[in-house]
Amino acid sequence: MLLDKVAVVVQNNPLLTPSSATFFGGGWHGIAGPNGGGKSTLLKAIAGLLNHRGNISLQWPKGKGEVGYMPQLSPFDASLPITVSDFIRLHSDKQPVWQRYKTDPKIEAAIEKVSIQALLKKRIGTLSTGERQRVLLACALLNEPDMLLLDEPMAGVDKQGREQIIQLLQDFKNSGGTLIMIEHDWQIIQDCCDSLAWIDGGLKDHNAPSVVFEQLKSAHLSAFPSNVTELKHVS
Ligand SMILES: Nc1ncnc2c1ncn2[C@@H]1O[C@H](COP(=O)(O)OP(=O)(O)OP(=O)(O)O)[C@@H](O)[C@H]1O
Repeated sequence: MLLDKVAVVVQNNPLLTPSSATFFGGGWHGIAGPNGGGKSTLLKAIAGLLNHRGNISLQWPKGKGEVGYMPQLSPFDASLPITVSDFIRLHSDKQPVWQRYKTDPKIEAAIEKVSIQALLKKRIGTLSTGERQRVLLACALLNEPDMLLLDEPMAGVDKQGREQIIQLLQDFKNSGGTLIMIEHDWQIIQDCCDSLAWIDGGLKDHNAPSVVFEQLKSAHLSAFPSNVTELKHVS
């Protein structure tokens, strides 16, 4: 994926200054930066949910060009009369929600991948944070995407849940998928990501995570995590 001077302006407000970068296919790419820096804005622009200036081009040597998007976690109204099963089917453009008596192998596969079989009859608004994250991830996986755009997929998820999601995303990568993931946890970035884009009003750095880390450290940026003293080399 090539970003060529991609910028987002909303009502004359520059949310993202012109940013250019290349994200190679089959890679796991992290996006990090301070709160309000424009990370979600960039991801939404890539997903086609926000108008942008400049060009975003995607090349798909093998796949169908499907993109799955997992938005940032937001609470659902507890009184919403929608079950997890309905919610997932609403996200499938292949099958109308009223056809619930028919099984769709793609929906079944996504549900199984994130292990939410036990949640299907629960109301979406009653789920815990970690459960909601897994449901949103199932929706992103529905159309068997070649690329996943993930806005903090591990936020609010406990250690065991994180390990499950990381394994799932690792499997997605191993099968040839490309990941673009907003993440605040340096340990996860260090362990998982091939590259890291640092967004602070625009793209300020795009490099191996350890290189970005060292540059941030030497620049004494306020967003630098004081509890982290070193990054091991990414294998
Ligand atoms: N539709 C919009 N209209 C106006 N301003 C917006 C809009 N969407 C986002 N913003 C503003 O743009 C800035 C960047 O927001 P964005 O959500 O992209 O940041 P972020 O880096 O993802 O932050 P966080 O880490 O807190 O999630 C923020 O100041 C936000 O208030």
